Amino acid sequence: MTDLPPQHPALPQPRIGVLLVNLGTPDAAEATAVRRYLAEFLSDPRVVELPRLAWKPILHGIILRTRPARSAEAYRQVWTEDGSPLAAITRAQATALKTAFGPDVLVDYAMRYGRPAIADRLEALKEAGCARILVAPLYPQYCAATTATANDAAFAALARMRWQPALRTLPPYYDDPAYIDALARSIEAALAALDFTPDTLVASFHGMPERTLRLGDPYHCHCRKTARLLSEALGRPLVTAFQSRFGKAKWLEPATDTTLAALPGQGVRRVAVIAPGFSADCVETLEELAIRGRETFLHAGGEAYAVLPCLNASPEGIEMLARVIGRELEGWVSPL
Ligand SMILES: C=CC1=C(C)c2cc3[nH]c(cc4nc(cc5[nH]c(cc1n2)c(C)c5CCC(=O)O)C(CCC(=O)O)=C4C)c(C)c3C=C
Ligand SMILES: [Fe+2]
Ligand SMILES: [Fe+2]
Repeated sequence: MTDLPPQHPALPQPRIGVLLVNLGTPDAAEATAVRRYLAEFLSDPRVVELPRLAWKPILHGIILRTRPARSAEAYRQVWTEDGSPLAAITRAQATALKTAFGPDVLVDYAMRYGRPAIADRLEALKEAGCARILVAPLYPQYCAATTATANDAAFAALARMRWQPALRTLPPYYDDPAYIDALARSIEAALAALDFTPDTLVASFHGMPERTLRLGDPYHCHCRKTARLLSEALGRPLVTAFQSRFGKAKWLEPATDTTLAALPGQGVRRVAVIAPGFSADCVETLEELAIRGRETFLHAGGEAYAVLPCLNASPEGIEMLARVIGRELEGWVSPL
């Protein structure tokens, strides 16, 4: 006699899943939703690497009391009919990739903070029969505060499963010719559509505390290499800067806002800004760069200013994602 149940559960037909992951965004452009989102985001020890005992009182006593209202105002200025731009664009990327990969590959998306949660979508892919899943954090440049924490969340979800799918993660693609080429083509097309000729092109990447560079995070080097390769592909110089400073510590320099304020004094009157580190337009590009950056530049004496779109779900962007993701599926499906 055996204790086994008389019948094992039916084995599903194994399938392949791709889970696109981006940072996350509030559910609504109002202070309560923004507070919920920021509380989750800024409690992540991968993002704020201070001892919890020191950080918790600052986060709960100061930041979550003051920042949500200010950030909600920024989100209100960029909110769309489909909700937050980051969520809408990530959804559109997943839809476009479904077409690119065909019926053998299920494509879904999740957010590291907020919804749809990584654990929920991994569970859904597993339920749909995916025995092999590629988790694809959509950050071209590796950073512990973005790539690693997205992967951590996926690994933690698998740690709770009795029957795990096999998991792969997308490596950073900051120097991949497919990425550099897609950026160059998209930027050239956007420049040609402008009603002015910029004197200078500014490449703005999201900033990080400078300390993380000394601790060995490759993020700064990845951003610099992307900028160098992109400058070579475009055949013109780029001014590289880092935006979105947060907190009191020293961040990577030069800062985008001080760079934009200084350029007119150096004789630069017409500027175009690109944000190659963002795979989707979001509050950081649409509000911080396109609204506040414009004010800073024009106030300092600049005459013409434009922020070019991120790769988003453009044909160049989707073709690039299909290539870098498709390559990681090799051995699971025949190369595309
Ligand atoms: C692309 C890479 C990103 C890195 C690196 C990064 C690091 C980082 N960010 C903060 C604090 C904030 N970031 C915020 C928004 C935000 N950040 C990224 C990307 C990176 N962040 C994106 C794509 C977005 C946009 C989200 C959206 O909903 O559109 C915010 C929220 C907005 C605000 O209140 O200003 C904060 C806060 C830290 C502290 C950090 C590294 C330590
Ligand atoms: Fe950020
Ligand atoms: Fe910002």
